[in-house]
Amino acid sequence: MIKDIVTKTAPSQLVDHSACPAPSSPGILYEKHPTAAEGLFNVWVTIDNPRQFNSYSIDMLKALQQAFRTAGEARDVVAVVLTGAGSKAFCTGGDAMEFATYYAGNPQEFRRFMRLFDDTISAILACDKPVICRVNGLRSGGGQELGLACDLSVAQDLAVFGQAGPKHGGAMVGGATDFLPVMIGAEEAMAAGILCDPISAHKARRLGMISAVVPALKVDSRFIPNPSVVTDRVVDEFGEFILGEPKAGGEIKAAKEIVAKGEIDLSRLDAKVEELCSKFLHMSPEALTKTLEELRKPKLDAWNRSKEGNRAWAAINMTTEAHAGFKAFAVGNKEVGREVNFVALRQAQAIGAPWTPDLIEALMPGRIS
Ligand SMILES: CC(C)(COP(=O)(O)OP(=O)(O)OC[C@H]1O[C@@H](n2cnc3c(N)ncnc32)[C@H](O)[C@@H]1OP(=O)(O)O)[C@@H](O)C(=O)NCCC(=O)NCCSC(=O)C1=CCCCC1=O
Repeated sequence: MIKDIVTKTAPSQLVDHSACPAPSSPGILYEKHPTAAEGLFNVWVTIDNPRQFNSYSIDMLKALQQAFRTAGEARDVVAVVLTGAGSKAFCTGGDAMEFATYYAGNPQEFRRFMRLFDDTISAILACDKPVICRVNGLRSGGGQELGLACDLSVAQDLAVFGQAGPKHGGAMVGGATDFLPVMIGAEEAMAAGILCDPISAHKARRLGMISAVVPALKVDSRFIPNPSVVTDRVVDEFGEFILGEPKAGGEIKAAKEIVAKGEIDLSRLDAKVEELCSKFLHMSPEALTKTLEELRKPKLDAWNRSKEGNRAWAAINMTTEAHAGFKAFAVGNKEVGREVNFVALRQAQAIGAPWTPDLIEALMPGRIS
């Protein structure tokens, strides 16, 4: 009956409103998953570079941007799911090797990179459909920023959230400094941004960085919570929050053994994502979009206020601290570490020494200071 009515009233030819080509790049999958309703789909956008923890190349950023524009514009799409391939990492940001070899010392080129990255964040925030981040694993660096731009995040409970930030000579100005204060409050955002400690999925849920966490580890065919963090108590005997804090000592050794003998099963994560998508299916589409637009405002306002200045700063920083930071990641390894000798840098600056190629070389991990 409804079908008869709408086939009579729908335009015989639809106008194509797409402003960019459909996404196509190795490393980005764009898939339409059928919903329970005929002719309607959810789009899954998958960052597919698991060998490098789903870091993204320039072409992948372009395709990501196109994916959100295409899915946002598509009449038959209900919701968009952004995820990473596999179960190790959601995304760890830009290709750190490319940063070290191409962008380090080349600020005008990095400004170009940042335009692409920033426009990808803006494309998520402008998507006319709800965007769910399916956090299948580690979400850090620019990956954390892509995730924070999404409307909702649901994580498997072994996932870790992090920000390389000042530990790698950068500042988290690709969105995290804008989004985190409005999402989790100024104090927690400050702690996350300047301490650079990894945050467990349970802690992220407690802070309000994500809206659901589900188990993923199966031992003897049964789901168990992440054994590496506290999940059975919210506070310790002194009233301090411990839910989601890492275990230590013998407990962590035992936890690692449990993880090693278990298997990862993301079916609960998928079920959670499906549950959210099917809620959207049963809502008024335009009212849902309007609600998204309104509730995105705090993030969007903060983002639009600072993104251009941050882009310029990030470019210039590629001549100094990020230059050294990414080079250190590239030349370092597990033995000597992958970080700059920050103390030597501070000592150099304490006597007013300028940045030179020799100084950068001397700051690399493993060099005798
Ligand atoms: C913490 C790590 C992500 C993971 O550490 P660990 O578990 O010890 O594994 P690794 O042996 O280090 O990594 C496994 C292999 O994956 C490669 N890898 C991981 N992440 C990246 C990446 N982002 N780019 C390139 N390659 C990556 C790693 O080299 C290993 O490969 P191999 O061939 O050696 O086996 C750790 O890897 C880490 O800290 N990675 C660096 C992540 C990083 O610095 N990301 C931030 C980039 S900056 C950024 O994203 C942006 C900031 C501003 C806005 C724009 C933007 O993009």
